[in-house]
Amino acid sequence: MTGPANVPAPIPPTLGELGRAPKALLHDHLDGGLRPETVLDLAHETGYTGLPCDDATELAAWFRTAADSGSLERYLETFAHTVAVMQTPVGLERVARECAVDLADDGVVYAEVRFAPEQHLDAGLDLDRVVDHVLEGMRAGESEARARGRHIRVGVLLTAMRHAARSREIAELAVRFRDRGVVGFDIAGAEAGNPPSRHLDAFEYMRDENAHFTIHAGEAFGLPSIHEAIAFCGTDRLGHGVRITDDITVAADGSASLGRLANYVRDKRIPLELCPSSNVQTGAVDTLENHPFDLLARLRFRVTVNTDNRLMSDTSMSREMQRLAETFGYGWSDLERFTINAMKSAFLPFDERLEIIDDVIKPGYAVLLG
Ligand SMILES: O=c1[nH]cnc2c1ncn2[C@@H]1O[C@H](CO)[C@@H](O)[C@H]1O
Ligand SMILES: [Zn+2]
Repeated sequence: MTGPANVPAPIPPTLGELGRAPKALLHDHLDGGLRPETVLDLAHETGYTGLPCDDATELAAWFRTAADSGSLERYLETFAHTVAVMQTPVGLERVARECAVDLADDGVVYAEVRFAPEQHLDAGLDLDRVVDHVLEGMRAGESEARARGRHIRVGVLLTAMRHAARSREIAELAVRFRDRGVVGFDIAGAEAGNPPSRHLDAFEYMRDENAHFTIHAGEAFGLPSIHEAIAFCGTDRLGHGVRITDDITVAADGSASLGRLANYVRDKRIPLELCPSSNVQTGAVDTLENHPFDLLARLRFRVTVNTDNRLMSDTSMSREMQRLAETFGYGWSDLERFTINAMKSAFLPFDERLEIIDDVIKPGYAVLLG
C-alpha cells in the first residue's frame, strides 16, 4: 500500500511468485470461467452452432472484447454462449472439474464458485441433477489437483437470476445441498430495475435456516441497492459493492468522510467482493487507476480480491492481484491481508476458516515475506 513519501514502494510481485502465493476467492462464476477450448469442444459435441468463431484464440479475444462493453447488460449477453454449452451432465461435470483444476493451478487454496442452476435445464435436467453434476465435477477437479500436489477446497454458491422468479426455489435447493458442497446462495443478473427486495422471501428463508448468502449489489446501481441488500435482506456479504463510494467524500487533502451507510458497512465488517477487471469492463468504474479498491483498503473496509469471470476478463486470481499491485504499489503484506479478509468471510464453519488461515495462508506468505 502506498506508504509515506520516503519509504520506497515494494517491488511488485511477479506473476510466477503470485501463482505460488495461497489465495482465497469468494466471487467467481462457473459459467464465466470456461476454457475457450472447452467452449468449442462442448459446442461441437452438443451441436450448438451459435458461437461467433471456431478457433480458441479468436474465441478468447471475442469474449474479452464483447464483455468490454461498458454496460452490465451487454456484458451479460456473452453468457448466452457459455450457458448454451453447459446443459448436459458431461458439459457440467467437465466445466466444474476444469474450474477446480485451473484455480488450484493458479494457487487458489479456497474458492467459492457460483452458478445459476435455473439456466441449465434446457436439455431436460432438473435442478437437483444440475447441482449433482457440478458438485461431482468439483470433487473430481479437487482430486485431480491433489494428485499433482495442489490442494484446493471448492464450495459452491447457488445463484438465482434477479429478473426471474425462482429465487425461493433456488434458496431451498441451496439448503437441500448444504451438507454436500453447497455453502451459500446469491442473486445475480441485471441490477437496475431488479432490486434485491424483490427476492425477500428467499433471503428470509435462508435466514430462517441459519444459512449464508451474498447479494450482487452496488455494481450497476448505487446506494439504494446496497441499502436494501443489507437493511431489508440481511446479506452476509456484498457482491462488488464498489458503489459504496457514493457514500464517501474525499477532500482535496485526501481525508475521507463516510456517510451512515458506508460507516455501517465498515463497522459491521461486511465483506466487499471486489472484482477490479470486471468493474472496468461493465463500466462500474472507468479505469483500474480510478478503482476505489485502494481507497476502500486504506479506509480499512473488509476488501477482498476476486475474478468474477475469468473468461470474459481474460484473468485469474494471480493476474487480478498483479494488476492491483502494479497500480497501487501493494506488497506481500497487503496481499496477505486481502487473502485473510477473504478467508475470514468465507461461508465455511469458523474453525475450518481458521485452519486454512493458520495452516496454509500465513505459512505461505511467511515464505514470500522472507
Ligand atoms: O458481475 C456480474 N453481475 C451480475 N451478474 C453477473 C455478473 N457476472 C455474471 N453474472 C450472471 O450470473 C449468472 C450466473 O453465474 C451468469 O449467467 C450471468 O448472467
Ligand atoms: Zn459476479
